[in-house]
Amino acid sequence: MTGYSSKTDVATANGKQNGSGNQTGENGTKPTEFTPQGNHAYPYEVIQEIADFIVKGSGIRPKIGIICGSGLGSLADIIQNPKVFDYEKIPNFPVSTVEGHAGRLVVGTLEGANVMAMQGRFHFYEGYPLAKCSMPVRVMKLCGVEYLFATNAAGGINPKYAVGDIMLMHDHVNMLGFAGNSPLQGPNDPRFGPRFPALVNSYNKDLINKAIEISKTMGIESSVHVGVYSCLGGPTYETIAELKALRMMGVDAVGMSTVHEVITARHCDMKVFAFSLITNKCATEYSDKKDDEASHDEVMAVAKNRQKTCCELVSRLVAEIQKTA
Ligand SMILES: O=P(O)(O)O[C@H]1O[C@H](CO)[C@@H](O)[C@H]1O
Ligand SMILES: Nc1nc2[nH]cnc2c(=O)[nH]1
Repeated sequence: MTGYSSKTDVATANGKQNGSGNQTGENGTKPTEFTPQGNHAYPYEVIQEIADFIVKGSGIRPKIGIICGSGLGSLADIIQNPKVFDYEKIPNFPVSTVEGHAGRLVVGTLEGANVMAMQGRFHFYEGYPLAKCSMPVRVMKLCGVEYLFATNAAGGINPKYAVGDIMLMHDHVNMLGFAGNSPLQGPNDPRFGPRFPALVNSYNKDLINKAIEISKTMGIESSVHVGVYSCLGGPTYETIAELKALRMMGVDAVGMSTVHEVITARHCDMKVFAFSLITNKCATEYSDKKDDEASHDEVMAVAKNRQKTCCELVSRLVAEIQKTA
C-alpha cells in the first residue's frame, strides 16, 4: 500500500523524496492510501491517522505547537523528555529540504506544558503546494493543540528595525493570496473550519501583550517591535522595487513562510502567536553595495546568534499560558 504520491509536488532538491512510499508506522501498520483533494489537501482521515501516530508514539497530547523558523531549530531543543520523530518515519509526512530545517518533530514538555515542535517547516518554493506546507498545522489540531507559535527568519523592511531584532506579528499581507493561492483552496472540510474564515483577529492580542511584558522583564524591549509580515513565494530574495512596494503597503518584515500556516491555524480556530527574527536589513534604495544582498548564510548566522533570546521568549510565554490554564 502506498501513501501520498502526487508526482507534481515532489521536492527532490537534495535527493530526498516527499512523504510517499511504503512507510510503515511504529506499530507495524501501514498508512491509509489516499489521493489528493482539490489543491492537494490531505483528507481528514489521513491527518487523523498522522495525529494518532504521534499521540500514541509520544504518549502526549500537546496543547502548544511550535514551528521553528530557519536556524531556530534550537527552540525544540529546550523541550524536556523529548520524543523525536523524523519526518521520514511519519506516515504521509513531507520531508524538509532546506538547510536549517532538520526535519524532525519533537514532542514533550516545556515549562510544564505539553508541546510539540516542528524542527523544519515546508515552503512553497520547495515545490510543495500551500495545503501541503501547512498540513502539519492540521495534524497539530487533531493532536489537541490549541495554541500555534509560528516563528520565522525575515528581512527587515521597516528602517527602524535592526538585525537581531524581534518583530511580534500582529498582521500579515498575503502576497500569495493576492495571486490567487491559498492553503484552503479546494473543497472545504467543515470538520476543520468554515468555507470563508475571517482573518481580522488572527494574531492573539493577549499573547502579543504578554510577549511585550516578557520582553521588558528580559530587558530587550527596545529591540522588540510589533509589525506586519508578508510572505512571498521565494526562493529569490526581493528586488529593490519589490521591497519599495512592500514598504508602501505597510509591510515591516518579509519572508517566505508562516502566512499559510497562520491561515490554516485560524481556519481551525487555534490561537496564534507569531514572531519574526530580523536576520537581515532589506535595502530599499539602489546602491552597488554587496552588503545589501541577502544570503541564507547570513540568515542562519544571525539566527544562531539570537537563538538563546528566542528560546527564552518562547519558554516564558509558554509558562504564562500554562499559569493561566
Ligand atoms: O521562514 P523561515 O522558514 O524561517 O525561513 C526564511 O529564511 C529562508 C531564506 O533565508 C526562507 O525559507 C525564509 O522563509
Ligand atoms: N523573502 C525573504 N525571506 C527572508 N528570510 C530571511 N530574510 C529574508 C528576506 O530578506 N526576504
